[in-house]
Amino acid sequence: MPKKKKSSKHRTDFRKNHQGRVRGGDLTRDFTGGKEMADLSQGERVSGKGDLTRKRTIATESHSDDAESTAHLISGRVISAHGLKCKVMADDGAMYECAIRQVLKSLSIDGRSAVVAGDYVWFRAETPQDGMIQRVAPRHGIICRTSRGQQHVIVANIDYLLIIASAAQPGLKPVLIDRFLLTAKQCDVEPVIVINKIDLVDPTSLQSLIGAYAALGFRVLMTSAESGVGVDYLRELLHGKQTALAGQSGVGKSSLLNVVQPGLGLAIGRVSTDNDKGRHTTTTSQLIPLANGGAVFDTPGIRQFQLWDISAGEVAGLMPDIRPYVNACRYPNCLHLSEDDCAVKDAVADARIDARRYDAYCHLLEDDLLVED
Ligand SMILES: Nc1nc2c(ncn2[C@@H]2O[C@H](COP(=O)(O)OP(=O)(O)OP(=O)(O)O)[C@@H](O)[C@H]2O)c(=O)[nH]1
Ligand SMILES: [Zn+2]
Repeated sequence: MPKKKKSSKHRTDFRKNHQGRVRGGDLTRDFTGGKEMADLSQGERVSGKGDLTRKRTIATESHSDDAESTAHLISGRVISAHGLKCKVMADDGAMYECAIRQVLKSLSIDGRSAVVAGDYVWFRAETPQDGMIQRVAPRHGIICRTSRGQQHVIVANIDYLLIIASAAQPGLKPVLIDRFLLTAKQCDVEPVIVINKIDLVDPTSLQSLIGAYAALGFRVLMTSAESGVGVDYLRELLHGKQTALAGQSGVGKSSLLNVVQPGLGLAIGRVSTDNDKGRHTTTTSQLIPLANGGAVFDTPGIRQFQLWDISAGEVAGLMPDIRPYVNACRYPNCLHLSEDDCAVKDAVADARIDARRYDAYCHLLEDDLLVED
């Protein structure tokens, strides 16, 4: 039996970590007037052209100062941020190269996270193509990783992490799905698993794997960009949501988006027949506004997510089926691999934990986390 008290401590720890992360990236003050940005925003959901469904500052008489300070600014969304330069898509779809106002820069940790992809910003246009970012709106749904001890927000304001895998060419690799699931859990963003290229296999061969994920409460879709299976459902799911795409090269991310939104015309790569790998056809970040509302973020930083901010000791706690057992192990720092009196291994032995999931757990640890540098 899990000991409830300890597991709630784990939850607290997780929340603490998560909040630290949010705080670290949340530079959301109004640097024009010194007030919290959130106070200045008269929240209104707008669905404009290029529908990025977002909050926007509305000028009102009672907020005349605010109206004055934002009236001359353009609102938009950051598509990519490289150093201190950002590519921003204004609400009308126009693209700008923007620099970041000095006071925003000085608040970031060595200039890295003042403005990130996905941020809603207000900027001053200096030429028809260039601007200066003045404000950043409060963030939610942050996907981040840590590299050499530094936290790095990859994209902000995300509702779903869409984890795309392919049934064949390249073959299905559950360990990659598991890795993204942990990331989603840790970042507190809802994952959706998509298994594409279903036309290349007998779908019944995937039933037990899909059943195992579905039993854990994950949403799993089978799709084919080729035959159109599952595409209507996917389109409906993405409607009105902010989605980040994840998945290795060649699984069909661009192909799927092209059928979700006909006319998009994203470049499609070929999967090399030698090694069954894609070729990273998409190499720059893109924000794809969806015709019926919502948007998809396709950024190489997430697609090729290799480094992640998860230590070996945290993995079991992030896997919902393994988590209930971890506190019953004899050693508090048990990794559930070769230790004695391990409640996780006991649960695997009598099938309370699915053996394939335990296998996935071992792979995650051994392939990624316990590798010596
Ligand atoms: N049979 C089949 N082939 C597909 C399907 N979806 C994509 N493909 C093919 O898979 C190859 C790679 O597709 P892409 O859409 O470029 O894959 P991607 O995931 O965007 O790749 P990167 O941009 O490299 O990350 C192309 O040859 C597509 O035609 C599908 O559902 N079924
Ligand atoms: Zn154990």
